[in-house]
Amino acid sequence: MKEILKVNHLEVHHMDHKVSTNIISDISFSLEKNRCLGIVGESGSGKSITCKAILGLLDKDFHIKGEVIFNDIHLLKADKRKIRQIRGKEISMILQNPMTSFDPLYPIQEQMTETFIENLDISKKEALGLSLKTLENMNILHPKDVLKKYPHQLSGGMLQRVMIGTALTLKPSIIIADEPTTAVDAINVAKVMKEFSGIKEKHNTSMIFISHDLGAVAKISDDILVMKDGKIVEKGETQYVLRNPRSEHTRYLINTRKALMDKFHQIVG
Ligand SMILES: Nc1ncnc2c1ncn2[C@@H]1O[C@H](COP(=O)(O)OP(=O)(O)OP(=O)(O)O)[C@@H](O)[C@H]1O
Repeated sequence: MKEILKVNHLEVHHMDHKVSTNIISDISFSLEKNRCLGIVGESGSGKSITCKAILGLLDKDFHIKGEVIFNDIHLLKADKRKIRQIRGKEISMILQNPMTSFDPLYPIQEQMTETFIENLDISKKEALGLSLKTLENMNILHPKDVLKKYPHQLSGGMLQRVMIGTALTLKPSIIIADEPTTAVDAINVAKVMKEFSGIKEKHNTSMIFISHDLGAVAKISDDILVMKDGKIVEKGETQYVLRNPRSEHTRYLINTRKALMDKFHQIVG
């Protein structure tokens, strides 16, 4: 199968007043075309930093070593303009908190049309039509009204679905979703997760899905990477790894999840 993204020996150090702290140690993995790679690990294990390093989103206090290759382009060596182009159109990132991804001062419509005009080189009228179509495709009710709303007038779940829809309309080769249900209320988590499952089935998109929730990663990913303390402790096909965990930490995550579910079933009855 063809690799669309390859990460070789990635290392990240954080520099603070000449004191260097190792955050990511020598990690290597690849994302196959049209597959979903789940990255799971506890808080602080280095999931977000890994993805931000790949996309050149870390500030200059972070020193990055290694290779990141997307479609034969060395991302860590590419110039800023090229990286920005790739980030907009080729690799879309869906962040933990959609509220911080939207500008509170502008209605959704303006933010969506601006994104489409910038990345798809289309007219304002076309961008407006595409914004409406995007919300319709996401089965969002009253899309015309939603477009006129400001971010604070929509729920976290709704904003996250707007963000997923916007990312999909750009038809990126890769979507990176970093804990996309963190700011979503419980009722909407299932809806947002359904959208992510749909991406795999309906779109020609490869995906990296980051979560501390092994259950969510198990549901959605084809391949899995388990992280602990900035290192990969296990990787492989999700179903295989979950049935035959080799690393003690993977076993710990599976058992913790199982204990949580048992407790839940005990309470619910
Ligand atoms: N801006 C920063 N400056 C210094 N260290 C940082 C910074 N951001 C993250 N770190 C450190 O890098 C390590 C990895 O953090 P990271 O955010 O990647 O973890 P994570 O697995 O994504 O956790 P979470 O699920 O909580 O987002 C942590 O030890 C964290 O303290």
